[in-house]
Amino acid sequence: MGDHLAKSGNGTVPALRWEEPPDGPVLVLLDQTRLPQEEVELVCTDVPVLVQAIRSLAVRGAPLLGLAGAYGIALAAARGYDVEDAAGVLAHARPTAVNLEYGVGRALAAFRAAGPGQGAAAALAEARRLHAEDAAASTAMAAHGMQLLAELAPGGGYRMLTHCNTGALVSGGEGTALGVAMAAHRAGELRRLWVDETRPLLQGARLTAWEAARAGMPYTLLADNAAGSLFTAGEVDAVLIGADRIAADGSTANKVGSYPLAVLARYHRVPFIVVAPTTTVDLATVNGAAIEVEQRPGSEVTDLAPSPLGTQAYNPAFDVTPPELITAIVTENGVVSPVTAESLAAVCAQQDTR
Ligand SMILES: CSC[C@@H](O)[C@@H](O)C(=O)COP(=O)(O)O
Repeated sequence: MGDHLAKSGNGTVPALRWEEPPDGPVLVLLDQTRLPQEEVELVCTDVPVLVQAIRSLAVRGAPLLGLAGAYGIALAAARGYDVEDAAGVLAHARPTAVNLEYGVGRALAAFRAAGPGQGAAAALAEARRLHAEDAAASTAMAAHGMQLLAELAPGGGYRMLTHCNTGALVSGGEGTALGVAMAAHRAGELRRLWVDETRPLLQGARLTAWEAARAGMPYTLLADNAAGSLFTAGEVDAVLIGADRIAADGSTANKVGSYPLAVLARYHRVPFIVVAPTTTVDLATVNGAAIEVEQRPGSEVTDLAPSPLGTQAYNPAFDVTPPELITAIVTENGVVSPVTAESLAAVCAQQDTR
């Protein structure tokens, strides 16, 4: 992938953008594997480079994977690939985030529906539409999330605990859970953002801390296993996380380590809030047991320390939190609480209720 790297200029690069230089269209990604040390762009000139970027987590996080999938179809079409083949590979580059197959599906449907010679333009237009919708969803989720926090933790000055990375790096807008924290920060209502480091790939320590620092948020990093003592000390008003796939019953797959936080939150009577667009809800998956959890190479765990040669590691990328541990799911259409199959289906069927 080294051939495709290009240094960014001023640090204001978006997580993903489409460009059309004279030698053909490209999808430009901010390489998240290199943050926070370096802001380096990864220029995807073809589908295999994009697939590898998805697998290596250079581009990651559910909503952004949706955009990558949609633009990937546009890239495949513009570069003369077999679009149906490309769709199959892209949609399954990672299995858990439903947004990836959703984004691929949206652009593919537009490609198929277009007239002769119009497929590439139609796929690109659909990717851009999804991009704009995702930005709008971020704004709406932040507003709904702020309203919910005001109800659940009256008095403001929130101390929020978050896991993984759910900000502008994973979205066309300001993100999901971190988008709500950003809104609270702008309103002067964020007393403290507790950031789980999120082992083993450290999306919290590397990426959320990077975003929080750039935004001037009051944040503190903690080792994932320090969360218990934080709850015991009464330092958490709410836990806010994103989601990779929400099953029809509300079971929520998110970065591994989310479920233990939900258990802790319930024990300590702290709201546990999932913030996710309805594009992350998969009504075709009946419950949590039916969600495929990506298993990542053990080396991601053993190489951290590193462990003795030959050590085996258990490395699921996600875990699943059952609906009964989730206080609320915040979507762009409104808040689901209590979390039931009926209320989730209803919010997916409606428009923004603000
Ligand atoms: C809005 S992002 C929600 C999730 O996608 C996020 O919390 C997460 O688990 C991402 O996992 P990753 O493996 O880094 O792609």
